[in-house]
Amino acid sequence: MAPVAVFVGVMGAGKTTVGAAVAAALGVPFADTDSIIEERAGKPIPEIFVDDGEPAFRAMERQVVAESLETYDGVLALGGGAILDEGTRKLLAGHTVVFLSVELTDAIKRVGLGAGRPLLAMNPRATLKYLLDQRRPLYLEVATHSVATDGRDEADVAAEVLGLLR
Ligand SMILES: Nc1ncnc2c1ncn2[C@@H]1O[C@H](COP(=O)(O)OP(=O)(O)OP(=O)(O)O)[C@@H](O)[C@H]1O
Ligand SMILES: O=C(O)C1=C[C@@H](O)[C@@H](O)[C@H](O)C1
Ligand SMILES: [Mg+2]
Repeated sequence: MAPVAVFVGVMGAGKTTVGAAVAAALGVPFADTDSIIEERAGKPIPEIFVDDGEPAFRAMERQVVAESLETYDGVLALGGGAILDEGTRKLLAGHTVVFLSVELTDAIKRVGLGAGRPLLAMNPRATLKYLLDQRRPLYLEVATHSVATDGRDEADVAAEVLGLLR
């Protein structure tokens, strides 16, 4: 068993909205590793970052990704920073991984002031620029498909992904 598709990309790329739309069109379930981690930890992600720290969060994330890749056959969205962890990147080998890319202008519009996104708590614009530059090569490393989302609506992006998966 393996996910039909795994979505990666920075915060605001559309992993949750496009992933859910693709799952609905395919008639399969959708899951988001961020939500699984929150359920398991019994608290929201910003609280995990504050209480336990980012390294503990990344380890939990790696564990949830490993289990989901083995047991889940719907569409799976990963957290925006999951690909920072080398172990998580290795787990993705052999899976269908869709990188939704977005550049700074559109990413900022979508995440606004970064509510609920602990890494954007201070100076969202500069932080997001840093994250995009740091992560672009890592998303490309794990991706089997890349879809640019700038200036496009969610339905349009979902339609392109469905075409790639066919
Ligand atoms: N192609 C798009 N065009 C315009 N708005 C979009 C597009 N994709 C997503 N959005 C909007 O941007 C916001 C963020 O999208 P979404 O939550 O799906 O991103 P994400 O990649 O899951 O982010 P995170 O990593 O923070 O969970 C939502 O309000 C969503 O409606
Ligand atoms: O980009 C990131 O590093 C993160 C993105 C979110 O999906 C969450 O996984 C968390 O807020 C960290
Ligand atoms: Mg999301």
